Amino acid sequence: MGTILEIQDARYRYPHGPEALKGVSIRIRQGSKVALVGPNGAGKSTLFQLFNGMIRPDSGSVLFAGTPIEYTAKALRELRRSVGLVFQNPDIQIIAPTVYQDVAFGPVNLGLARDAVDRAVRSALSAVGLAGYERRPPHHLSGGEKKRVAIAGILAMEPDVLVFDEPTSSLDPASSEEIMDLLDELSTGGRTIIISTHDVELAYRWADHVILMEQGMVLARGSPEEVFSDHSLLRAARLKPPWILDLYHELVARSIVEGRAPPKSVLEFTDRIEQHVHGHAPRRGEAEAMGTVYICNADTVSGDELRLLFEEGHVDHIGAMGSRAKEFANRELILLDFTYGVIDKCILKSLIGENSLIITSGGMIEHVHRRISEYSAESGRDLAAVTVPEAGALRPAGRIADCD
Ligand SMILES: Nc1ncnc2c1ncn2[C@@H]1O[C@H](COP(=O)(O)OP(=O)(O)OP(=O)(O)O)[C@@H](O)[C@H]1O
Repeated sequence: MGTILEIQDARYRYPHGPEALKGVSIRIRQGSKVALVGPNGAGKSTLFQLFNGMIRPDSGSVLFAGTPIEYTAKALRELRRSVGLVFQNPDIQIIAPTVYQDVAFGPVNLGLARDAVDRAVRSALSAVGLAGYERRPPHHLSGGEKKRVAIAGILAMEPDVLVFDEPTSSLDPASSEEIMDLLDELSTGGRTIIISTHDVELAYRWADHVILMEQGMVLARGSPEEVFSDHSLLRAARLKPPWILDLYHELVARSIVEGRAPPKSVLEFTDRIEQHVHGHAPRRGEAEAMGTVYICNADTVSGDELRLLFEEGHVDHIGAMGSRAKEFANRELILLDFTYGVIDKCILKSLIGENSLIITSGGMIEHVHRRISEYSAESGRDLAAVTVPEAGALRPAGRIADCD
């Protein structure tokens, strides 16, 4: 994939303020998930404002799709169709008297017809879990709800690049996970997603590229494993390593796990420990008593079909990925066990012989199958992923083999 956004040696000083960017150069690949981390005042929000031309560097350049940004009103309007920026503080972004009008602001300004505006607003509100809030005044909403309104306002314009300044700040843990799931969904759909965050755990497991900033400069960039393994850099940036890496380095130091590439997730970590305990990776056919991951399409399955599945005792855990799936579960009063990191959590359950159901939709169905077959190939285990409802797809309940 090519470079979608590029900053070349940008410097920026606020009027009567500090030099917030001191020669920053970065490249963002199209379709990537990038986390910008760094302490307070590092320059993250300032850098974000360069991305959609809200501020202009004193020197250096900003390129979108290989072309330097022009700072005319027309060119900036075009740019902001492609690069949507969600501010850290939603109060800056929310301007209209009702949620509907606020989210409609962008599409109306793009000149969309009334029907198209309506579709864009409803789909964006449903994506952030705010369907039904259309008539509410945004200023009477909670901080987290306002944040979702601000995100919906950007989603409604369907930009290629979405830039989120601290997307999970002021959200409770469940809402944070839902927003991260939404970002994953957008990324699976091909968008480029850039976030800033102080949450190293989130950045480590979510991002495929991390940029570490401090005092208006880029200190490091690379994979999350590379950037977060450098303790002295993290100390310089007043950040702590993610707990999973901390634990991994301790276990390597005591020769409890092998010091190969650090694990990204609980699933990878437990596999590594298991390999160490057994002295080898599990061989195909050895892994008895594995559970099945059932996958269903929220757009075509009915609540009754799923209830039958539950009544027959096929499913021990239920997860939903993506906004349409969560809406479906909500509508059908299906209680969800997993709403984020769903695939890994279901694989972990399979490994202890329990069955899970993943409710999802669209391109995510293919994504789930791919991830599970990749895991099967990498781990040497025959993990079953079955789309339901499908004739003969369900195996009898209580089928787990006896173990010696
Ligand atoms: N509007 C402004 N006027 C003057 N100085 C500003 C302004 N906005 C930010 N700054 C200064 O620019 C520097 C970089 O700030 P910025 O908000 O980009 O950092 P940040 O990494 O986003 O921080 P945080 O994590 O706290 O949000 C800081 O020294 C800050 O005080």
